[in-house]
Amino acid sequence: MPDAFPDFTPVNLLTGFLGSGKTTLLHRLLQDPALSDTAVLINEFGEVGLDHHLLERIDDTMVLLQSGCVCCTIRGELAQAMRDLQSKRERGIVPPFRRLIMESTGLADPFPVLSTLKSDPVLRHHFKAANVITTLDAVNGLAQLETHGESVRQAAIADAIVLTKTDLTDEPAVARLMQRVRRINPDAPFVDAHGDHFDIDRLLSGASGSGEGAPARSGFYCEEPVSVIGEAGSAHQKPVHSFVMTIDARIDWTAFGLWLTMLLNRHGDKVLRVKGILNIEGEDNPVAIHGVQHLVHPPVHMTGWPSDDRRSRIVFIVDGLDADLIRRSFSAFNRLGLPQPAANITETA
Ligand SMILES: Nc1nc2c(ncn2[C@@H]2O[C@H](COP(=O)(O)OP(=O)(O)OP(=O)(O)O)[C@@H](O)[C@H]2O)c(=O)[nH]1
Repeated sequence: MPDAFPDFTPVNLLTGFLGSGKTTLLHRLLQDPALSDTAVLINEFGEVGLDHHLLERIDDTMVLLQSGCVCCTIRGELAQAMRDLQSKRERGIVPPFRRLIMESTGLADPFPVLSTLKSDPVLRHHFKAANVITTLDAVNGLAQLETHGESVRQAAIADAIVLTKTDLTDEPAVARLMQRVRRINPDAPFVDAHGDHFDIDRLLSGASGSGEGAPARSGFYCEEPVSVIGEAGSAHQKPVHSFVMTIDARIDWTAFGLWLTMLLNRHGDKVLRVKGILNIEGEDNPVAIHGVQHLVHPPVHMTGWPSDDRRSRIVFIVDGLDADLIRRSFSAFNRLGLPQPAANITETA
């Protein structure tokens, strides 16, 4: 017989900087039969949310919050989404769930999210903060910690730090990253996403950090980022914004791949994140693309279109880079004899 449902549903916050592997980790966690009754709440920065499509699991216990970041602009919306989920669960409209995993945007400050959970008069009777899991990109993580205060706070609050992309770099680089993190978070265990001892239960339940059954450290002691506010990177003030490029006609993969690689080679320091689903010439199903700064990840063939919308949609999150530059560079490919269809660009807040 399955265990009884807990009185307080544990909420794991899954955080980590842009492109550090949150959705990839979430996907992996959701494959585990032990997490089959897990509700998921995803918050994305920018108008067009893609993560729920990229996860390829859509059901009533998966909620997508868009436009803004969970830590500030949509805090009310977050509380409302959780109350809705709770109310639907009580009325039997969504399947009972034993755990909630909340994936925040890569730009979220995790502290206010946790305090929302504790202070909301309804939520605090039904949910409790469990481990905060932070993904840290072994390729880009060190630079992100130096330049982005959000990244520092995400590492500081972690109960467990999952080192991602260790397969793309060497041991000394990973060791340097871990050493840097120890200055802001002295005791959160590191978990190598590619290591042999990847224990999902330990990751989520806090058995590794605070002891079995003990409340997660982050939920109780770190409501305000006081201790990390003076860290390098917190003074970072450049305008980070996102825009969406939409392309109606089908895309030539070779030309597109070349364009994206060249773009990230040239401007990767300012392109914090690019991700999209593409309608490629000669392919029935969409292809997902991911770039993080100078790094272009291999494209992924999805198993189907998430909706009737067959347009290619590419979300850019940039730091001080003009959307017009992307538009010009894209159309310049036409002039080079590498035909690309016309692209519309919608800027978001
Ligand atoms: N080689 C390698 N690639 C990884 C690893 N983890 C994630 N990736 C790739 O990195 C890219 C970004 O991963 P996501 O899981 O979408 O990252 P994210 O943190 O959810 O991104 P945002 O939500 O946009 O902030 C994808 O192409 C992943 O396949 C890893 O451990 N190794």
